[in-house]
Amino acid sequence: MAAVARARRTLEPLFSHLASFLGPTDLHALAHAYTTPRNTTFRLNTLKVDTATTRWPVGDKTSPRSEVLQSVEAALMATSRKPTPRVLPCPFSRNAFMVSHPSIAVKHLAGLPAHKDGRLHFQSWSSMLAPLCVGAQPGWRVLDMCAAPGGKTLMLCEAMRGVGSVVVNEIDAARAARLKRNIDTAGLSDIVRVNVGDGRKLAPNHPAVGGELFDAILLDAPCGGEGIIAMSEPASYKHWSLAWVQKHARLQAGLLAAAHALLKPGGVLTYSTCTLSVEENELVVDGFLERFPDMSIVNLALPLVSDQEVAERYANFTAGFTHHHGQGFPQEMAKALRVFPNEHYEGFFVIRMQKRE
Ligand SMILES: C[S@@+](CC[C@H](N)C(=O)[O-])C[C@H]1O[C@@H](n2cnc3c(N)ncnc32)[C@H](O)[C@@H]1O
Repeated sequence: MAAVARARRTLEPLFSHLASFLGPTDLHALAHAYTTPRNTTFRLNTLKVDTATTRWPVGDKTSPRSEVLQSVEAALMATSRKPTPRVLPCPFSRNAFMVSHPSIAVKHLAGLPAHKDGRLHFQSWSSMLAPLCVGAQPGWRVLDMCAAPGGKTLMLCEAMRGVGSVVVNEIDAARAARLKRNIDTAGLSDIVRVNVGDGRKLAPNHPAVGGELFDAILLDAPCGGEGIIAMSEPASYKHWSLAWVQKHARLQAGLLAAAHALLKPGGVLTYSTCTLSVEENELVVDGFLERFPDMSIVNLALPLVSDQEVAERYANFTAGFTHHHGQGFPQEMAKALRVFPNEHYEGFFVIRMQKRE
């Protein structure tokens, strides 16, 4: 409780800002999320592990999927924690999992052979949502516009079954070098081309694009990061201010405009952030749709709620807002997904749009 109160005091300007659309209960839950460690989550690389045949719980002891999960379970057993932490399934992907106890960090499992050889990737569940929502298909030409360190790029390539072409872009040279290493390690350098530069400068005639437009673009935008604040890491919140939010909103608008010019007619553009402010989410999208009337909001490619049992696991998922501060947005904005941060999820926003044929 003291930690929650301290978070509210330290982040008072942020909480006042968010109070324009979050009620007292949500604000309290948010402060709690900022002070609570998140469980370690991971996913299997479907290009390296055949996950098609087995279902949870791990019944078939001989499947490659079971082999990786059993190696995780053995490592958890070796931590001697009581009760022994377990591997839990993810409600929206059968290839994603969570360790049941938050005291188990990535460092406890990073030595696993399956991690070293790229069969298993540690990644937050929220971050997995965006590439799944793109709906990339084998043979597509895809752009990942702000890509480092590349967790989402790898998932796009997996969705494409390694067939097609992917251009990834990143402005920060050091982060781009890490992105390139991750692509090389995953054995995907044949289909992925890395460009280092400002995404706003990408245009159809840019050498990295070569005049060929894209079937799908993922803009996982630089943002204010309100969904990934951790009080234990002051770097995650020390820059926050209203000016910081507005600066990101301008950058996001510029990136979206560049993405529009790079998209084929009929192509899909997925926009995501790990922040909560409407200014960087619905408002940016609303401004984009007004500027480019040939774009419309479409369903996310990931069917998230298939039955009641699953629906109950998504208490922290809501639809995009259709109005804010008296301003109405298109009704289709409700097709966006907002993820509220908690001990399992980072805060996240994702929406998918399509260009008219
Ligand atoms: C949210 S992170 C991307 C995370 C990445 N999609 C992943 O899943 O690993 C946003 C990235 O955008 C980069 N960035 C910031 N401004 C940019 C710009 N103008 N053009 C391209 N990339 C930019 C940042 O350096 C950062 O790596």
